Amino acid sequence: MEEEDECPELVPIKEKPTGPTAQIPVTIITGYLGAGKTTLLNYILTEQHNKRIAVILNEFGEGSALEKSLAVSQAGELYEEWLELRNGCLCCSVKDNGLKAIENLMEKKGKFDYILLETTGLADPGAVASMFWVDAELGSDVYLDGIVTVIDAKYGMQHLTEEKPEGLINEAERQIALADLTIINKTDLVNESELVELRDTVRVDLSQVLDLHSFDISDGVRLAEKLQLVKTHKPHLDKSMLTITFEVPGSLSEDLLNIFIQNLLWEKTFKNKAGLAMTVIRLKGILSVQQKQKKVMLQGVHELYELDETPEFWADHEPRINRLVFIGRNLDGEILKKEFISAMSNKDRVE
Ligand SMILES: Nc1nc2c(ncn2[C@@H]2O[C@H](COP(=O)(O)OP(=O)(O)OP(=O)(O)O)[C@@H](O)[C@H]2O)c(=O)[nH]1
Ligand SMILES: [Zn+2]
Repeated sequence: MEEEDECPELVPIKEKPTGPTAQIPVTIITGYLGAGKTTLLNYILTEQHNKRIAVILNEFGEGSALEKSLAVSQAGELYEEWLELRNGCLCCSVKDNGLKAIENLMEKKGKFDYILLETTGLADPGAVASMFWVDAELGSDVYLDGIVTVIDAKYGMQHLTEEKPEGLINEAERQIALADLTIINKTDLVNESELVELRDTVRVDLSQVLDLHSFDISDGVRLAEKLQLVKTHKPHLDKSMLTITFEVPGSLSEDLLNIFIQNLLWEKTFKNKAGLAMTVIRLKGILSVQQKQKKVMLQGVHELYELDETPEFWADHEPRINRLVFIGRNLDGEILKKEFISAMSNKDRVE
């Protein structure tokens, strides 16, 4: 993770060109960890058969290879191309490489009708947005069409009200404040009154920037005004949030796997070296479960998790392996890996 000291200066945007030389719209899809961004992406991709849509994922931490395989296995071959923008802080990384990478992609693959950019769950979309802005001045092929924020109906409130250490922004709040459109997802997991409460809270949040909409001239100007709000550039990466990834060869029984996950997410029995309980906010994995011919995908958000068989078979001579990503607090990769390996136990291990 990088320190961020050089962030883009804001410059006014030019008018959007129209006609044959029209730029390609980019929609930023943001939202907290596990809110449902990828689910929304997949939905759009399956619904929009007649458009060429490029998808860009901003990866958080080192989990990129895994993220990639997870997303591919969800969406099959729908994705036009993959582009990895490594680094948790888009503000510092994408500014320099992001647009170049998009332009290279277009050179290689021809023009797209649309670009969807999924940010990490901890991204400040203002920083991502300003990247397109700076480049508009330089005459880029792409322009920012809007920011869509996905909100987790079950955990959104918790994310919004979380007290952050002095000086740090609340990512969930920033994501909502900067949204052109908010989508409350996972409404199946809450009751009507919880939904109403969340909806009201989100509205209050949006109203803090509502006056900006009133002097609309173009989207660009509105965005300019919005970005003024985020210009004061506080350190926005919460350093207590850690990403751990590891791989362990072999297969494990479904029962032992469930016990491991429940100890981690429900019982919180795993502690770091300082004796603090590990708290996982987001958990993903591609796993090798005994007696299963297909790869199993693990998805966890706070204490909810699911294990689903993917359509992908383990090939004949493919080594069986488990790949996991954990995002949360007080995490210790060494200890987690050790716990996972011991959960497999010798007799359950297949090399
Ligand atoms: N019950 C329920 N679960 C959902 C819904 N939408 C998504 N999920 C689940 O929520 C989990 C996270 O979904 P993703 O789409 O991967 O979330 P994301 O925001 O892309 O996650 P990150 O990129 O890791 O921050 C998955 O297990 C989904 O199946 C929904 O409407 N209802
Ligand atoms: Zn995602």
